[in-house]
Amino acid sequence: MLERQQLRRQMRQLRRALSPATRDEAHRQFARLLSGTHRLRPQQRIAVYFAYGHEADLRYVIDVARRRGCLLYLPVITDFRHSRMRFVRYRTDSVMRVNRYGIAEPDPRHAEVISVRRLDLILLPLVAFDERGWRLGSGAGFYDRSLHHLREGRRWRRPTLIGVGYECQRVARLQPDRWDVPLDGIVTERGLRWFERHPATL
Ligand SMILES: Nc1nc2c(c(=O)[nH]1)N(C=O)[C@@H](CNc1ccc(C(=O)N[C@@H](CCC(=O)O)C(=O)O)cc1)CN2
Ligand SMILES: Nc1ncnc2c1ncn2[C@@H]1O[C@H](COP(=O)(O)OP(=O)(O)OP(=O)(O)O)[C@@H](O)[C@H]1O
Repeated sequence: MLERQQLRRQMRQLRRALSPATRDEAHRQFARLLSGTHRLRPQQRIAVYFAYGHEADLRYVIDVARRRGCLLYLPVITDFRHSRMRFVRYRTDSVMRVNRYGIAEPDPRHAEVISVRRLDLILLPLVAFDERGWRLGSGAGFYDRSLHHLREGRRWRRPTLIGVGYECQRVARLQPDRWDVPLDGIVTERGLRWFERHPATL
């Protein structure tokens, strides 16, 4: 646990050290790489996020997804104390509010709240990731909690989970916790890499 905290701090530091130009080029690269997967098709339901701090930024991905007619969703904190979030439809004219981290989110009282299983693709921010598709996130467990139920029962078909981060956030091996949900893929400025969904990990 302490190790995870330390690693999180270290990886955030590495991320912060990237130059604005490197960062921007990486953000454009995410859009190019994801465009090439045929995942950004009309009517696909895709959960994105608004970059917080120095998180890998999806602005160009959001631009492409919009142009292609994808339906976009953003995470919205619904219960801060218990680290609960839901995914809410996001349009250019959405009524927005700001959560306690200062991240803009669509107001769930004015927009469609969708269940995780109806999403086709979720793009998740990474603090660190390993060769097998395990991830370290913000540390509050919001994504883990909202995706945990996918591990119950048979393998899920939807949604596909793709982590987004910079190459410098790669580590050799993360020790997954009981509640961690393995990623289907990871996109960095170097490329998009897919993982097998290994039965033993589900
Ligand atoms: N862009 C984005 N939106 C998101 C998430 C996310 O990880 N990224 N979330 C998914 O979880 C939820 C917000 N979760 C968060 C959980 C913890 C911290 C946090 O601990 N921040 C610290 C330190 C940050 C730092 O070191 O830079 C802080 O604000 O003090 C922030 C957001 C919902 N929206
Ligand atoms: N499904 C769950 N059930 C119970 N507790 C959970 C669950 N998921 C996460 N947690 C709790 O949340 C805390 C943070 O989890 P973890 O360190 O895996 O977060 P993370 O993956 O970095 O964050 P996130 O999922 O928000 O990106 C853990 O200490 C754990 O107590």
